This record gives sequence, C-alpha cells and structure tokens, in this order.
Amino acid sequence: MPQPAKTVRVNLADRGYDIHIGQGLLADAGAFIAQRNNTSHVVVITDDNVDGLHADRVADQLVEAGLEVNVMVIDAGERSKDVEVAAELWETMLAEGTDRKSAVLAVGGGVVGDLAGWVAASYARGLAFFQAPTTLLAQVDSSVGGKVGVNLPGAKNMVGAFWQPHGVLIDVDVLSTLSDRDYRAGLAEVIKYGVIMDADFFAQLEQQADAINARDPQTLIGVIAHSCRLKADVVEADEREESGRRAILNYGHTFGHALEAATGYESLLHGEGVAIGMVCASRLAESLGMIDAEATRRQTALLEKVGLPTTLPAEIDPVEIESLMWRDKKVQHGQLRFVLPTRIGEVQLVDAPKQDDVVSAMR
Ligand SMILES: NC(=O)c1ccc[n+]([C@@H]2O[C@H](COP(=O)([O-])OP(=O)(O)OC[C@H]3O[C@@H](n4cnc5c(N)ncnc54)[C@H](O)[C@@H]3O)[C@@H](O)[C@H]2O)c1
Ligand SMILES: O=C(O)C(=O)C[C@@H](O)[C@H](O)[C@H](O)COP(=O)(O)O
Ligand SMILES: [Zn+2]
Repeated sequence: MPQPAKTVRVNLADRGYDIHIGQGLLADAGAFIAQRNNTSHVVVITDDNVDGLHADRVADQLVEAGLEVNVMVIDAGERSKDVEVAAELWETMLAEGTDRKSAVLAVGGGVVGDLAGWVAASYARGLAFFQAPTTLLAQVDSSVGGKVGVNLPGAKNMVGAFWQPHGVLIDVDVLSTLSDRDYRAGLAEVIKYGVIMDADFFAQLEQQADAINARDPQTLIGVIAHSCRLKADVVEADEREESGRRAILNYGHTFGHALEAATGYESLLHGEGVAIGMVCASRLAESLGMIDAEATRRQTALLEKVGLPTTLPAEIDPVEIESLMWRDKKVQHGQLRFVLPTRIGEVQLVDAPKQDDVVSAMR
C-alpha cells in the first residue's frame, strides 16, 4: 500500500490529527479512516466534477475496505457553499440513516471541504470528519485548521464553525486533472504563507516558480508539506482566532472576500481574490509607511509569474468594495482591521486605516 512521503502533525490536544501527503494515497483511504475512527458508515461528499474523476474511486475503495458508503454530490462551484445546499445534505443524510457514529469524508476542493465540514459539525451535533482535498488550494490551506462554513450573499464564510478533521489525506496525483486556472488559484495561498511568516519560503518559491508551474510532483509534495506545517503552527498557537495570531492567515482576504461577494461568488475564484487582495494590502502598507515598494514589487512579480491577477477587474468600483469590507469577521468595535506586511516574511494587524487610503490601494 502507498506510504505518505511526508506527514504533518497538527498538535491540538485531543483534537490533534495527521496530514498524510504523497502519491497514490487515495487508494488506501479506507485504512486511513479506520486507523482514526471506528465508524462503519461513511458519507462521502463531493461535487459533480470530482465525482467521476476521483470520488467514485475513493467510494469503491471504502466499500472494499468493508465500510457502508453513501456518496452525495453537490454542484461544483462557490455558489454551493450555501445554507440551502447544507439543508439538502442534512435531509439526504437523515434519509440514508446517518447516525452519530457515521463519519463524513469530503472529497473535493475548498467548497466541498468547507460545506461538508460544516454539515459534519452540525448534523446530530457533530460527526467525525475527514478531508481528502483534491485542489491545490484545499491541499495547502482549506483542509487544515478546521474553519468550516457557508457564505451569505453579502458576506463570505459568515455562518460556520471550527470543526477539526480527524485526518487529512493529500494525494498529489489528483492535481493532474485540475484546470490551470484552479491550480493557479491555490498558489495564491502558498505565496501568502511566504509573505506572512517565511521569507526563505518566499525566496524558494521565486526560485522554483518554473517547477511549480510544471506541477512537478516532488516539488509539489515539498511545497504542500511546508505550507501545511506553516498553517499548522499558526492554528496550534490560536485555534479559534482569539489571540490575533490566526488572523495573519487572512492576509489579502479583507480585499479578496469583498471582491468575491461583489462579483456574486461567480467570476472571481477565491485564490484570485486573495492574489489581488495581497497586492492591495501591500500597497496600503506602503501608503502607511510600513514597507517599501520593493516588497510589493516582489509579491506582484511572483503572483504574475504563476499566472495570477494582481489588479481589480475594470468593472469593479473600489468604493463599493470598501463598503463590503465592513462585513469582514475581523471587524471589531466598529473598526476595520487589516493584516499588513512589515517586510516579506512578517505581517501585523492594523486597525482603522483611513478610508481614502484603503480605496486608493485598490486603484
Ligand atoms: N476553510 C479554510 O480554511 C479555507 C481556506 C482557504 C479557502 N477556503 C475556501 O475554499 C474555497 C475555494 O476552494 P477551491 O479553490 O478548492 O475551489 P473549489 O472547491 O470550487 O474547486 C475548484 C474547481 O476545481 C474542481 N476540482 C476540484 N478538484 C479537482 C480535480 N482534482 N480535478 C479537476 N477538477 C477539480 C471543482 O469541481 C471546482 O470546479 C472557497 O470557498 C474558500 O473560501 C477555505
Ligand atoms: O484558516 C484560516 O484562518 C484562514 O484565514 C485561511 C484563509 O485562507 C481562508 O480563506 C479562510 O476560510 C478565511 O476565513 P475567514 O474567517 O476570513 O472567513
Ligand atoms: Zn483563503
């Protein structure tokens, strides 16, 4: 049976778990679950792209491993991260006899993982949850750390929970079927880690950009494992975003989430919003005298080298984006809070910058 090339442990007392990273790992998903939970029934939640590509194979393997399996398929895309879709899943789970000893396995990207995780957290007051992320974004970010939930029309991820998985199984082979656009979107979150907490990693990404663009499996295993380790360090320090440490993972997201909401969760991918948002945040930091222009230039150059957008779509009004930012979950005591860089490798939280500066950073 395939062995993980790397294992990252997320140390969270009784909620700690392993992230296995390697090639061909989905062929042994049944054993991965059985070693961590004594369930006999697994609800596999996936989307209609991933179902035929990967999830049906995973479900077959779980059946071979002796588990009872129900596969539930949602429409692909951000609009499925919605309370009505969650309600349909709850009803189907009930009809299929899901009980408190059942487990939920998300096989898909961040949309499937966030939605399935919230369904797992809420059904019968909480079921065991596993992640088999199939996009780069989900492998480096959304499958780790336990933020689960759905969007409201005007506010991204506004309804949800912290619900840690029992384990995360990352098979880099599945990335071969991912579109270029979705692959690049994941690289935005990878580059984010370099900017917020690891200057050496950022420099490594600059060096490895060609191998990353070519999806070289060994390079990817290293990049994914390092990204998961960095995120795990932050989550271990501040699991529920209480001390402020975890908020650094939100770099670029105050702008990015507002852009996603403004475009109806359709035209802009999450990673694309984050890429544009990081450049805006860096320019805002420049205008506040926190960093020099060179730090923004390096971020912009790397994002563009991997094919990501770095400017607002022409039809978007920065003033409207600023007004949507007031629904951000980092807003406290009526003040906007931004994660802004002080150099490549370090960020800090900044409260209440002037509205004009925020709008100018987007122009
Ligand atoms: N919970 C967190 O900590 C966290 C972190 C980052 C992002 N997110 C959320 O993640 C979501 C974005 O995730 P995403 O970028 O994975 O988007 P996604 O889940 O919509 O997946 C992108 C597209 O790729 C398809 N796909 C998935 N795997 C595939 C594969 N192996 N081959 C071919 N096609 C495949 C999907 O069907 C979809 O069309 C957003 O909702 C964002 O808010 C959550
Ligand atoms: O895990 C976190 O914490 C993050 O902020 C990671 C982000 O990349 C991710 O997009 C997350 O879903 C944003 O969370 P939110 O609390 O701003 O909704
Ligand atoms: Zn994100």
